[in-house]
Amino acid sequence: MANILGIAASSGIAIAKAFRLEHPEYEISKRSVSDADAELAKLQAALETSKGELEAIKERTLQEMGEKKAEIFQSHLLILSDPELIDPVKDKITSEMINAEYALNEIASQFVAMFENMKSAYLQERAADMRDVTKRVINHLMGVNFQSPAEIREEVVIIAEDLTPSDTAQLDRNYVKGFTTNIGGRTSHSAIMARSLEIPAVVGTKEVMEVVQNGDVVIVDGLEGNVIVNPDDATLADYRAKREAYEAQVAEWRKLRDEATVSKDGVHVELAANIGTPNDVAGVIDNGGEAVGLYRTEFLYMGRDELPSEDVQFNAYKTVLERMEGKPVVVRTLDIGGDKELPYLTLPKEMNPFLGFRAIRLCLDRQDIFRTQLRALLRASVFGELRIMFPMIATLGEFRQAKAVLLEEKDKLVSEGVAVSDNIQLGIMVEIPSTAVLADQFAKEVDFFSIGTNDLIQYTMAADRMNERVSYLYQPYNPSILRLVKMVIDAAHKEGKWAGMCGEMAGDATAIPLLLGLGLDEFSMSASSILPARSQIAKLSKAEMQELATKALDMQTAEEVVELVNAIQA
Ligand SMILES: C=C(OP(=O)(O)O)C(=O)O
Ligand SMILES: [Mg+2]
Repeated sequence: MANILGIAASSGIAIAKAFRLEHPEYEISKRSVSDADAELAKLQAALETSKGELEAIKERTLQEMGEKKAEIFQSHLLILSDPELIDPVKDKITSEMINAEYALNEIASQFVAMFENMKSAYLQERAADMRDVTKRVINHLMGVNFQSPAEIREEVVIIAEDLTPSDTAQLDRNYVKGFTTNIGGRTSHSAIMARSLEIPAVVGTKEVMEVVQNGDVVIVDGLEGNVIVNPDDATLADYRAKREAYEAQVAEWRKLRDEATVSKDGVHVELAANIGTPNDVAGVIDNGGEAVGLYRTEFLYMGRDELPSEDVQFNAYKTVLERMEGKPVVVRTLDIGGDKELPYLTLPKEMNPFLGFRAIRLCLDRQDIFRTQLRALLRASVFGELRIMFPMIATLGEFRQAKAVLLEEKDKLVSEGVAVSDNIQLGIMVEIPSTAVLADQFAKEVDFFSIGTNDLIQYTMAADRMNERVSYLYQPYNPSILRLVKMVIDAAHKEGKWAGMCGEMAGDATAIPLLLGLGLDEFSMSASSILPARSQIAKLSKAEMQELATKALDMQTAEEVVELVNAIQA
């Protein structure tokens, strides 16, 4: 039995067999063969097996994720049947009397290089498809076992170095009971996705990939941040009991589903949810969310091989607004960059991607992309209570420019006779310190603020939110952060505007008493955190929390603040 410590990233307890998700690296060497026909037969068999697998993945993707995502696998199937690829491979095997995997790799590499040198992003993306699909065939030729997360068909806990947001998007919670990774932090996007899928997760363990083998029994304790490998019977029994107790607690919270969120002294605050796709709305309603406080639209741009069209976007936004039945929906415009890359948007590599060309900076430069999104949003606005929010605003100039583009698109639509709502609130994320500091000036021009603490903390403390080696500096309770939060809330209230928070801090049980005391109006969090937060707030008096917050602002360290909060919650 081994016990590995990590960062608790998504609540709950999972117990299942380990499944190592790895992308095998190997050398493909050239070998002479004496029987070319046998080599051709091997190639044919590997092609057929790969096609069978891709057909199955395509079918399942179609059922569960829709036509657009399934098209990716259709294009993979076309590559495998393309004589322009397969015929030269066969020729090479017979004319040079060499092994199939080497021949395939050589020819495919030529295509990859050719596609990569093309100007069009679409053709460059074909290079990635070609690489993916030939890797599958080569794996079969070399007898290497490899599965993509979408193919898992038994109950497992995934063990990985890291999971990209698109890996996470393929996880099926019927089979994937939990996951644990070597790297990442609580606010890395794989952790955020795990919470929206309600899959227990422990990240940043530094060593699960070194310790855990396929088939080991693994407990992922997403409550405490522990991973236990091959537990003895007593530990297994303990954790089964702990899982049951947690499930009973969840059942207790569920009774608050249709209640309003009111503090002990009668003050109402709004508990909203963060979502990544229209499918997440079911979880918001199921967990009694009063609004969507952050719709991260970048997931709409991922997992496909070109930009989503205006109509694809319109349908997604309309679906979310309709499913929320008139409750507010804050949609954030594209926040790509940092750890969220789009393979078809080929941008130069940067030394410091979190400080680079991303989010609103990219949108103001690539206005074609931005305007398409804004038009889709404006068209959808009549189907519910839409609020639009710009990410990563650093200056008033950026906000004004983005707002002007929005108003231009609105005017165009209106003159085309398209119905657009007249009361769309327009707000910004406050996630860059310069904006928090000038919040009094922004408050005169925006309708609302939503504080993005995931980034605000990393930029204030200069500590990368993805890097577990500096995670000790990632301090939501540091008085410096609390003071910035206070500045933003006070500035909003002075102008009669509302202030929310959509960073992970909003759903954190230690932060909630402080945020209530600081006067936060809206708390937006993973749907699974809403009911525990509602239960907690019902036990707190806002007046008392104001006193607590005032004391916390004068503390010197994050540890002192935590002690202060723990004392009242004990
Ligand atoms: C909510 C935020 O945005 P994201 O996590 O998507 O960067 C944030 O920065 O707090
Ligand atoms: Mg952010």
